[in-house]
Amino acid sequence: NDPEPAHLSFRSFINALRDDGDLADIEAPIDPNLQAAAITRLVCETDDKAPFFHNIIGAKDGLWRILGAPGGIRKTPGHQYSRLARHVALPPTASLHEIMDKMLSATHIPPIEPEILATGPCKENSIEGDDIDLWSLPLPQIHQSDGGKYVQTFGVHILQNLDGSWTNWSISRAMVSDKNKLVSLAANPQHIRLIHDQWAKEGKKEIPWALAFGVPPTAAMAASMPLPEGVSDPGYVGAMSGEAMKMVKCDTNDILVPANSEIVFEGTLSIEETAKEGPFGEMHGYTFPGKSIIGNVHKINKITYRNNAILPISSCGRMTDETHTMLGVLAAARIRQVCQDAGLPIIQASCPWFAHATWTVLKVDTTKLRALKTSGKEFAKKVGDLVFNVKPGFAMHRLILVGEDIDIYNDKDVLWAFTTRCRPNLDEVFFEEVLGFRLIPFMGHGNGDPIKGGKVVSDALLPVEYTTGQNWETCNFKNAYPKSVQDQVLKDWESFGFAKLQE
Ligand SMILES: CC1=C(C(=O)O)[C@@H]2CC(C)(C)c3c(C)c(C)cc4c3N2[C@@]12C(=O)NC(=O)N=C2N4C[C@H](O)[C@H](O)[C@H](O)COP(=O)(O)O
Ligand SMILES: [K+]
Repeated sequence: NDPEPAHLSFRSFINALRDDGDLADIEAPIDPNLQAAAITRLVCETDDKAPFFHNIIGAKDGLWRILGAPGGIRKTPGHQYSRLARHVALPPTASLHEIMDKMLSATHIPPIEPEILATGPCKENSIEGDDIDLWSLPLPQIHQSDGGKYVQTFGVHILQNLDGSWTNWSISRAMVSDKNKLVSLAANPQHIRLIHDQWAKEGKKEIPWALAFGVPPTAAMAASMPLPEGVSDPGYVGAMSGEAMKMVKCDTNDILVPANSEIVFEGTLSIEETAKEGPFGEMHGYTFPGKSIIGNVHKINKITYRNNAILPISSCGRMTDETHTMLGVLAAARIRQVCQDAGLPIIQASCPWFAHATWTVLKVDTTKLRALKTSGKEFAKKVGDLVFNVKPGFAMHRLILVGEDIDIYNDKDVLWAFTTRCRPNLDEVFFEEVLGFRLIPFMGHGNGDPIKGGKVVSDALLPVEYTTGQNWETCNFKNAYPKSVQDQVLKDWESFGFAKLQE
């Protein structure tokens, strides 16, 4: 057991899940080839407990046990987001808005730089140089049609810009391409791509790199969030959690990794060496078998790891997994921040699971909106021009604007507003000149340019919300009857034979 709390230690996090009744300890022997990921996939599709595989077939010398669905959601009412809440030291009853607020909380405060320790648990064991043979490890096969063994679906890539003034953490998939090599996907505008190109421009051949698995959960959340360029994740997380991240230096380069990481791959990201990457079962729920692209090669010079190390995996695909609950939610959080920093009257943002992180719903403060004396067309264009031209917006292809009466974390509310208040075309502003996200099938496998356009701001605010405010009465139980009638109905409800109402 680690001394650190759950948000600062992966092992404490797992113990916290067990205490929450949100962990399935599986002692039966489980095959890393498909079986572990298939169990994890069904967990994601049924919102069940995080699976912790203690007995992975082929594991040896402490490599490895596997934890699935680290960022999944639960069906337990009032605790749906407790696994995410545990990542950021919030109570298990925290709402998505509170979790997003916490992740944004260090936006305008100074970083707390990491503390560098001489050693740490991640240094308990090591494999070096020619002894590294990834093929001998119990590599997970996440989906049957993946182009390779995606050992990397929840580790954190760590890279620095040229002068070391910026340390970037990010999650990007990577599959094994050789006994000591991985190949990853990180396309424009991701920071791995940006840093790679910076070093390439200076004529460098390789970039010091580390990939840390089983890092402090708050670090995994920051790695999944599009922080502004130049904002170092370690310092941001330090400011967020109010204390310096405990780091250790890699043995074979100067990259710092969290001291209690479960497993660390130390090495270099090649500037020139590329390899076939993919296909992979991706965040939108599709695999296109046989369709690989070109990825960057990472060479591993040393592996260090804890006793009885644990490999986290994300078995991503159709809702709901970490590519929706973290990638989507945290991009939406940053979109809200960007809008607020630009002075737009946006008070909340959400990323509904059914939209597979391609939609962001923005709740507007319509009192402030009316003070702008603007029109829907003009406001929608303003929001789109901002969001679709900043990095947090790159994966989103529809923004929906709604008023205060909509609970944007409730799918029925979102769809009711969208289907009844947004007139197709007239109330929508389309963007065909902005960066598009190739991974969405209607882009990469669609009719138009795979990386340009295809975006829209759908204004689901009625014109009256821009001028004098809501002029309708919502026709539902809570709004179409006097309080006295509602109270009488609720008082009699179960005695009339109806089922107990959920709160
Ligand atoms: C799009 C991605 C994936 C996919 O769909 O296959 C793949 C799946 C996995 C590994 C499960 C996955 C998980 C579990 C999480 C939580 C996030 C991602 C991914 N993978 C991808 C990837 O392979 N390539 C990519 O460019 N971005 C990915 N992100 C999103 C990034 O982490 C996010 O955009 C960060 O903001 C990036 O950091 P900065 O550059 O902003 O500093
Ligand atoms: K990041």
